[in-house]
Amino acid sequence: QDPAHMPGEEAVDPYSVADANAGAQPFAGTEMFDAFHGQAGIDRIVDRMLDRSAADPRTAGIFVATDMIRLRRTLKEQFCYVLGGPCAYTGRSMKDAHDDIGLQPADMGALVEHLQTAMEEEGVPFHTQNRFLAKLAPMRRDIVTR
Ligand code: HEM
Repeated sequence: QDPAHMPGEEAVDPYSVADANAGAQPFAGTEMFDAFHGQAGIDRIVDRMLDRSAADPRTAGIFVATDMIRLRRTLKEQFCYVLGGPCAYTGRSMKDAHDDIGLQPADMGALVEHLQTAMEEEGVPFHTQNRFLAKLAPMRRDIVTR
């Protein structure tokens, strides 16, 4: 099932919806979610991270054929869920989402750079940025396949 999709999203192959697909246990409490300025702050961070990644010559080609409407929605859900916000994650697992793309370590480095810039622009404190990056780090083994 593919619930909650937005107008303009392409269909994807069926999969089981579960928060566990987000790939990390959420932070307890709302301290992290609040430090990211709630859903509005997360939305700005995800949009800026993706805009920069799609414009970056190092990674632009990867996003050309991507359904960016779905990617923005599912990333916003994932970040909200992991940061302890009131969200469910309805996207695919990190393995299912990335295993056909053949991502390399440098691709991951470029995306994390843009995430750091976006968090900095949002005014997320440095130690809070790093707590979040540390939470995402173990997903690397399911994302970087080359
Ligand atoms: C910690 C790092 C990352 C996280 C948390 C993450 C998260 C996600 C999420 C939530 C989805 C959507 C799943 C769905 O559609 O159901 C996704 C898909 C995708 N990601 Fe990532 N991602 C990461 C790293 C990367 C990197 C480094 C790249 C490339 C530079 C990338 C490129 C893509 C692409 C192209 C898709 C769409 C795949 C498709 O539609 O078939 N991701 N990612």
